[in-house]
Amino acid sequence: MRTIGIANHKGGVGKTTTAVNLAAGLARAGFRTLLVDVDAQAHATFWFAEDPADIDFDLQDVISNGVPIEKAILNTRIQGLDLLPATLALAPLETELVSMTRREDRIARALADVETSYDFAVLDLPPSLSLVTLAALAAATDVIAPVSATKLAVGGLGAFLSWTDDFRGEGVITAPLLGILVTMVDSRTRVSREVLDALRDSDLPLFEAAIPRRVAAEDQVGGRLVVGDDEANPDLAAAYQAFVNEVIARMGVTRG
Ligand SMILES: Nc1ncnc2c1ncn2[C@@H]1O[C@H](COP(=O)(O)OP(=O)(O)OP(=O)(O)O)[C@@H](O)[C@H]1O
Repeated sequence: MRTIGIANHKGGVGKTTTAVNLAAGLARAGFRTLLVDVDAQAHATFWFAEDPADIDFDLQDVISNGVPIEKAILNTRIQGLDLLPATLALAPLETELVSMTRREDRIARALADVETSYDFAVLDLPPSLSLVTLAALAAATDVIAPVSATKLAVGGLGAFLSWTDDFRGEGVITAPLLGILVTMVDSRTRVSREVLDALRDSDLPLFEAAIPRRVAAEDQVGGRLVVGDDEANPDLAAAYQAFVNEVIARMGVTRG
């Protein structure tokens, strides 16, 4: 199983939208995929759960309460895509991790129990440089950082990359940065064009695909998926599909 962490400590840059679309795109390409909601805001979970109040177990139950991971995993409406959900009760996980031994390994150890059941796990991370984020990145084999096409978001990207590099130096994170995905690009605005040009001129491993800003995507939590089933937003769907194809190519995996 390859485990992709979708991470950036900046909030609202499109982590969840990217995680959900990547996971759905990988499943639609024939890969058995597990979407893991590591964010206590539970937005990725809301995308799929009919009624999140009905969720019995979440990631915290698996890590802190000894619930077997298989009991917490839910099927989704997309064939080949399962979900390890978050609920709002996930929030205390951060403080619980503090007192746990081998805390950085906790998410990796939980996922190890299902590593033969899936080709990919896609982890939607919280917008923080926290122990939960670190444990999720320690579980990852690859990291993708979405960044929205704004000067503030790009300015914060360096801090996130150097934070992960520090933990790579200590051997806690082993996953390389697979790529950076620029999201919410509005090519009519100068700032979007300048940000995109500057990133493309840099040494950063940018994905060629860039995700356009679309009003229809602005309230997608719990809404329709973009990859494969959003006829109202064909360019958004095409951009996410191009991104999924690039991820598959960069990882050198064959379609399931
Ligand atoms: N391409 C897009 N165009 C316009 N709005 C978008 C686009 N992608 C995501 N959004 C919206 O922007 C908001 C933030 O997106 P998302 O939740 O994916 O970001 P996030 O980085 O996961 O946020 P958080 O840091 O809160 O976890 C959401 O309301 C989402 O619907």
